[in-house]
Amino acid sequence: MGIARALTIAGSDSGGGAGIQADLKTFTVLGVYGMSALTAVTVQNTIGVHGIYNLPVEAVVQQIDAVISDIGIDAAKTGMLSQVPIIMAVAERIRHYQVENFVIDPVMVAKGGARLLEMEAQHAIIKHLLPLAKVVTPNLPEAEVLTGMSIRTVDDIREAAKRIVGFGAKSVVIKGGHLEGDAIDIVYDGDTFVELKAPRIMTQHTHGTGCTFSAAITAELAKGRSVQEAVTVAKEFITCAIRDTLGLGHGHGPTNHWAYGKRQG
Ligand SMILES: Nc1ncnc2c1ncn2[C@@H]1O[C@H](COP(=O)(O)OP(=O)(O)O)[C@@H](O)[C@H]1O
Ligand SMILES: Cc1ncc(COP(=O)(O)O)c(N)n1
Repeated sequence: MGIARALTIAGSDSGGGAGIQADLKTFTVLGVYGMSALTAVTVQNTIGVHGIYNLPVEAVVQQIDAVISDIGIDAAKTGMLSQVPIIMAVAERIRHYQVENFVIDPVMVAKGGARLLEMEAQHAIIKHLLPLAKVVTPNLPEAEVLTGMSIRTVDDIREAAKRIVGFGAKSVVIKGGHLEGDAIDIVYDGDTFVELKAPRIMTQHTHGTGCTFSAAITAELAKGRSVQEAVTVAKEFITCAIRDTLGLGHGHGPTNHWAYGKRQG
Protein backbone atom coordinates (compact mmCIF):
# COMPACT_ATOMS: atom_id res chain seq x y z
CA MET A 1 0.00 0.00 0.00
CA GLY A 2 1.29 3.43 -0.97
CA ILE A 3 0.75 6.73 0.75
CA ALA A 4 -2.87 7.77 1.46
CA ARG A 5 -4.10 10.52 -0.89
CA ALA A 6 -6.61 13.29 -0.20
CA LEU A 7 -8.16 16.02 -2.33
CA THR A 8 -9.49 19.35 -1.07
CA ILE A 9 -11.99 21.26 -3.20
CA ALA A 10 -11.95 24.73 -1.62
CA GLY A 11 -10.94 28.37 -1.80
CA SER A 12 -7.46 29.81 -1.39
CA ASP A 13 -6.73 31.91 1.71
CA SER A 14 -3.74 34.09 0.90
CA GLY A 15 -3.12 34.40 4.64
CA GLY A 16 -2.49 30.67 4.82
CA GLY A 17 -4.63 29.91 7.89
CA ALA A 18 -7.86 28.63 6.34
CA GLY A 19 -9.03 27.21 3.00
CA ILE A 20 -6.81 25.14 0.73
CA GLN A 21 -3.68 26.15 2.64
CA ALA A 22 -4.99 24.90 6.00
CA ASP A 23 -6.16 21.68 4.37
CA LEU A 24 -2.85 20.91 2.66
CA LYS A 25 -0.83 21.67 5.81
CA THR A 26 -3.11 19.37 7.84
CA PHE A 27 -2.87 16.56 5.28
CA THR A 28 0.91 16.86 5.30
CA VAL A 29 1.31 16.80 9.07
CA LEU A 30 -0.97 13.73 9.24
CA GLY A 31 1.19 11.95 6.64
CA VAL A 32 -1.26 12.15 3.75
CA TYR A 33 -0.45 13.26 0.19
CA GLY A 34 -2.55 16.37 -0.50
CA MET A 35 -4.04 17.66 -3.76
CA SER A 36 -6.28 20.64 -4.45
CA ALA A 37 -9.02 21.83 -6.77
CA LEU A 38 -9.33 25.58 -6.29
CA THR A 39 -12.83 27.10 -6.40
CA ALA A 40 -11.95 30.73 -5.64
CA VAL A 41 -9.04 32.97 -4.78
CA THR A 42 -9.66 35.12 -1.71
CA VAL A 43 -7.61 38.14 -0.77
CA GLN A 44 -7.40 37.46 2.93
CA ASN A 45 -5.27 38.00 6.00
CA THR A 46 -5.85 37.77 9.74
CA ILE A 47 -7.81 41.04 9.62
CA GLY A 48 -10.42 39.96 7.10
CA VAL A 49 -11.50 39.08 3.58
CA HIS A 50 -10.57 41.90 1.19
CA GLY A 51 -11.55 40.35 -2.14
CA ILE A 52 -13.06 37.22 -3.72
CA TYR A 53 -12.39 35.98 -7.25
CA ASN A 54 -14.40 32.90 -8.18
CA LEU A 55 -12.98 30.46 -10.71
CA PRO A 56 -14.98 29.29 -13.74
CA VAL A 57 -16.83 26.05 -13.07
CA GLU A 58 -14.89 24.28 -15.87
CA ALA A 59 -11.63 25.07 -14.09
CA VAL A 60 -12.91 23.35 -10.94
CA VAL A 61 -14.09 20.27 -12.86
CA GLN A 62 -10.85 20.01 -14.83
CA GLN A 63 -8.72 20.12 -11.67
CA ILE A 64 -10.80 17.34 -10.09
CA ASP A 65 -10.62 15.20 -13.25
CA ALA A 66 -6.88 15.78 -13.69
CA VAL A 67 -5.89 14.56 -10.24
CA ILE A 68 -8.39 11.72 -9.85
CA SER A 69 -7.77 10.25 -13.32
CA ASP A 70 -4.01 10.24 -12.83
CA ILE A 71 -3.00 10.16 -9.16
CA GLY A 72 -6.21 8.87 -7.58
CA ILE A 73 -7.70 9.74 -4.19
CA ASP A 74 -8.64 7.90 -1.00
CA ALA A 75 -10.76 10.77 0.36
CA ALA A 76 -12.00 14.23 -0.62
CA LYS A 77 -13.36 17.24 1.21
CA THR A 78 -15.05 20.47 0.27
CA GLY A 79 -14.67 23.91 1.83
CA MET A 80 -15.66 27.22 0.21
CA LEU A 81 -17.78 26.43 -2.86
CA SER A 82 -19.08 29.95 -3.58
CA GLN A 83 -21.80 29.35 -6.15
CA VAL A 84 -24.59 26.99 -7.22
CA PRO A 85 -22.94 25.87 -10.52
CA ILE A 86 -19.77 24.87 -8.63
CA ILE A 87 -21.80 22.87 -6.09
CA MET A 88 -23.72 21.08 -8.86
CA ALA A 89 -20.54 20.26 -10.78
CA VAL A 90 -18.67 19.02 -7.69
CA ALA A 91 -21.65 16.81 -6.73
CA GLU A 92 -21.70 15.36 -10.24
CA ARG A 93 -17.97 14.52 -10.22
CA ILE A 94 -18.11 13.00 -6.69
CA ARG A 95 -20.98 10.77 -7.86
CA HIS A 96 -19.17 9.93 -11.10
CA TYR A 97 -16.01 8.78 -9.28
CA GLN A 98 -18.06 7.14 -6.50
CA VAL A 99 -15.97 8.85 -3.82
CA GLU A 100 -16.93 7.14 -0.58
CA ASN A 101 -14.81 9.08 1.86
CA PHE A 102 -16.38 12.46 1.14
CA VAL A 103 -16.33 15.16 3.83
CA ILE A 104 -18.34 18.38 3.51
CA ASP A 105 -17.42 21.44 5.55
CA PRO A 106 -20.43 23.62 4.64
CA VAL A 107 -18.48 26.90 4.73
CA MET A 108 -20.87 29.87 4.50
CA VAL A 109 -19.44 32.92 6.23
CA ALA A 110 -15.85 33.80 7.25
CA LYS A 111 -15.28 34.56 10.95
CA GLY A 112 -15.17 38.31 10.17
CA GLY A 113 -18.61 38.14 8.50
CA ALA A 114 -17.74 38.01 4.76
CA ARG A 115 -19.96 35.66 2.76
CA LEU A 116 -18.06 32.77 1.14
CA LEU A 117 -21.22 31.12 -0.24
CA GLU A 118 -24.03 32.85 -2.10
CA MET A 119 -27.37 32.79 -0.25
CA GLU A 120 -29.11 30.80 -2.97
CA ALA A 121 -26.35 28.18 -2.82
CA GLN A 122 -27.33 27.06 0.68
CA HIS A 123 -30.23 25.01 -0.65
CA ALA A 124 -28.03 23.47 -3.36
CA ILE A 125 -25.70 22.13 -0.66
CA ILE A 126 -28.63 20.43 1.07
CA LYS A 127 -30.12 19.02 -2.11
CA HIS A 128 -27.07 17.99 -4.13
CA LEU A 129 -24.13 17.59 -1.79
CA LEU A 130 -25.32 16.35 1.62
CA PRO A 131 -26.66 13.02 0.27
CA LEU A 132 -23.10 12.19 -0.85
CA ALA A 133 -21.39 12.95 2.47
CA LYS A 134 -19.79 10.43 4.77
CA VAL A 135 -19.29 13.28 7.26
CA VAL A 136 -20.62 16.85 7.27
CA THR A 137 -19.15 19.34 9.75
CA PRO A 138 -21.36 22.43 10.26
CA ASN A 139 -20.63 24.95 12.98
CA LEU A 140 -23.67 26.13 14.93
CA PRO A 141 -24.72 28.98 12.60
CA GLU A 142 -24.31 26.66 9.59
CA ALA A 143 -26.39 23.95 11.31
CA GLU A 144 -29.09 26.58 11.90
CA VAL A 145 -29.13 27.54 8.23
CA LEU A 146 -29.17 23.91 7.06
CA THR A 147 -32.05 22.94 9.36
CA GLY A 148 -33.95 26.21 9.63
CA MET A 149 -33.90 25.74 13.42
CA SER A 150 -32.62 28.06 16.09
CA ILE A 151 -30.16 26.04 18.15
CA ARG A 152 -29.80 26.99 21.81
CA THR A 153 -29.53 23.78 23.85
CA VAL A 154 -27.94 20.35 23.63
CA ASP A 155 -31.39 18.96 22.80
CA ASP A 156 -31.59 21.41 19.89
CA ILE A 157 -28.18 20.20 18.66
CA ARG A 158 -29.37 16.60 18.75
CA GLU A 159 -32.54 17.48 16.84
CA ALA A 160 -30.49 19.41 14.24
CA ALA A 161 -28.11 16.45 13.86
CA LYS A 162 -31.07 14.14 13.19
CA ARG A 163 -32.43 16.52 10.53
CA ILE A 164 -29.03 16.78 8.80
CA VAL A 165 -28.66 13.00 8.69
CA GLY A 166 -32.24 13.03 7.38
CA PHE A 167 -30.95 14.99 4.34
CA GLY A 168 -28.86 11.93 3.45
CA ALA A 169 -25.46 12.55 5.08
CA LYS A 170 -24.15 9.34 6.70
CA SER A 171 -22.92 11.24 9.75
CA VAL A 172 -22.66 14.77 11.09
CA VAL A 173 -20.42 16.61 13.53
CA ILE A 174 -22.05 19.76 14.88
CA LYS A 175 -19.19 21.88 16.20
CA GLY A 176 -19.63 23.80 19.40
CA GLY A 177 -16.81 26.28 18.84
CA HIS A 178 -19.33 29.15 18.86
CA LEU A 179 -20.85 28.25 22.25
CA GLU A 180 -19.55 29.28 25.66
CA GLY A 181 -17.92 26.85 28.07
CA ASP A 182 -16.02 23.74 26.97
CA ALA A 183 -15.56 23.16 23.21
CA ILE A 184 -18.03 20.31 22.75
CA ASP A 185 -18.87 18.83 19.36
CA ILE A 186 -21.70 16.35 18.85
CA VAL A 187 -21.23 13.43 16.45
CA TYR A 188 -24.27 11.55 15.14
CA ASP A 189 -24.28 8.64 12.70
CA GLY A 190 -28.00 8.05 12.47
CA ASP A 191 -27.76 5.65 15.38
CA THR A 192 -25.76 6.98 18.32
CA PHE A 193 -24.62 10.34 19.63
CA VAL A 194 -21.01 10.82 20.76
CA GLU A 195 -19.56 13.93 22.42
CA LEU A 196 -16.09 15.25 21.53
CA LYS A 197 -15.04 17.42 24.42
CA ALA A 198 -12.03 19.70 24.93
CA PRO A 199 -11.40 22.63 27.23
CA ARG A 200 -12.12 26.01 25.65
CA ILE A 201 -8.90 27.86 24.91
CA MET A 202 -9.09 31.62 25.41
CA THR A 203 -7.55 33.02 22.25
CA GLN A 204 -8.45 35.21 19.29
CA HIS A 205 -6.38 32.99 16.97
CA THR A 206 -9.07 30.67 15.62
CA HIS A 207 -8.89 31.51 11.93
CA GLY A 208 -9.31 28.31 9.94
CA THR A 209 -10.34 26.04 12.82
CA GLY A 210 -13.24 24.55 10.84
CA CYS A 211 -11.09 23.94 7.74
CA THR A 212 -8.33 22.33 9.78
CA PHE A 213 -10.75 20.11 11.72
CA SER A 214 -12.51 18.82 8.59
CA ALA A 215 -9.17 18.32 6.79
CA ALA A 216 -7.94 16.18 9.69
CA ILE A 217 -11.10 14.03 9.45
CA THR A 218 -10.52 13.66 5.71
CA ALA A 219 -6.86 12.69 6.17
CA GLU A 220 -7.73 9.98 8.69
CA LEU A 221 -10.53 8.59 6.49
CA ALA A 222 -8.01 8.49 3.60
CA LYS A 223 -5.82 6.23 5.77
CA GLY A 224 -8.74 3.83 6.19
CA ARG A 225 -9.83 4.89 9.68
CA SER A 226 -13.50 4.76 10.74
CA VAL A 227 -15.53 7.96 11.18
CA GLN A 228 -15.33 7.60 14.95
CA GLU A 229 -11.54 7.19 14.88
CA ALA A 230 -11.16 10.06 12.39
CA VAL A 231 -13.19 12.58 14.41
CA THR A 232 -11.31 11.66 17.58
CA VAL A 233 -7.92 12.36 15.94
CA ALA A 234 -9.30 15.56 14.36
CA LYS A 235 -10.49 16.87 17.74
CA GLU A 236 -7.05 16.26 19.24
CA PHE A 237 -5.40 17.84 16.19
CA ILE A 238 -7.47 21.05 16.33
CA THR A 239 -7.16 21.37 20.11
CA CYS A 240 -3.35 21.16 19.89
CA ALA A 241 -3.35 23.60 16.94
CA ILE A 242 -5.41 26.21 18.84
CA ARG A 243 -3.53 25.77 22.12
CA ASP A 244 0.01 26.11 20.71
CA THR A 245 -0.67 29.47 19.08
CA LEU A 246 1.71 31.07 16.58
CA GLY A 247 0.55 34.61 17.38
CA LEU A 248 0.74 35.76 13.77
CA GLY A 249 -0.89 38.86 12.26
CA HIS A 250 -2.85 41.77 13.70
CA GLY A 251 -6.29 40.15 13.80
CA HIS A 252 -7.62 36.59 14.10
CA GLY A 253 -4.47 34.59 13.48
CA PRO A 254 -4.08 31.06 12.15
CA THR A 255 -3.78 27.92 14.27
CA ASN A 256 -0.54 25.96 14.54
CA HIS A 257 -0.74 22.99 12.20
CA TRP A 258 2.56 21.56 13.48
CA ALA A 259 1.51 21.34 17.14
CA TYR A 260 -0.07 17.87 16.82
CA GLY A 261 3.01 16.42 15.11
CA LYS A 262 5.28 17.83 17.82
CA ARG A 263 3.02 16.30 20.47
CA GLN A 264 3.54 12.90 18.86
CA GLY A 265 7.26 13.38 19.43
N1 LIG B 1 -11.52 28.50 21.60
C1 LIG B 1 -11.56 27.19 21.33
N2 LIG B 1 -11.01 26.30 22.19
C2 LIG B 1 -11.03 24.97 21.95
N3 LIG B 1 -11.60 24.44 20.84
C3 LIG B 1 -12.17 25.26 19.94
C4 LIG B 1 -12.18 26.68 20.13
N4 LIG B 1 -12.81 27.27 19.05
C5 LIG B 1 -13.16 26.25 18.23
N5 LIG B 1 -12.80 25.04 18.76
C6 LIG B 1 -12.98 23.72 18.14
O1 LIG B 1 -12.49 23.82 16.81
C7 LIG B 1 -13.27 23.02 15.91
C8 LIG B 1 -13.83 23.93 14.82
O2 LIG B 1 -14.99 24.57 15.34
P1 LIG B 1 -15.55 25.99 14.95
O3 LIG B 1 -14.54 27.03 15.33
O4 LIG B 1 -16.90 26.07 15.57
O5 LIG B 1 -15.65 25.86 13.38
P2 LIG B 1 -15.76 26.99 12.25
O6 LIG B 1 -14.36 27.45 11.96
O7 LIG B 1 -16.38 26.25 11.10
O8 LIG B 1 -16.64 28.08 12.79
C9 LIG B 1 -14.31 22.35 16.80
O9 LIG B 1 -13.82 21.07 17.22
C10 LIG B 1 -14.44 23.30 17.98
O10 LIG B 1 -14.96 22.69 19.12
C1 LIG C 1 -10.86 30.43 1.59
C2 LIG C 1 -11.52 30.25 2.91
N1 LIG C 1 -12.20 29.12 3.18
C3 LIG C 1 -12.81 28.94 4.38
C4 LIG C 1 -12.76 29.92 5.34
C5 LIG C 1 -13.47 29.73 6.67
O1 LIG C 1 -12.57 29.70 7.73
P1 LIG C 1 -12.94 29.23 9.20
O2 LIG C 1 -12.48 27.81 9.33
O3 LIG C 1 -12.20 30.16 10.12
O4 LIG C 1 -14.43 29.33 9.38
C6 LIG C 1 -12.03 31.09 5.06
N2 LIG C 1 -11.94 32.10 5.96
N3 LIG C 1 -11.43 31.24 3.83
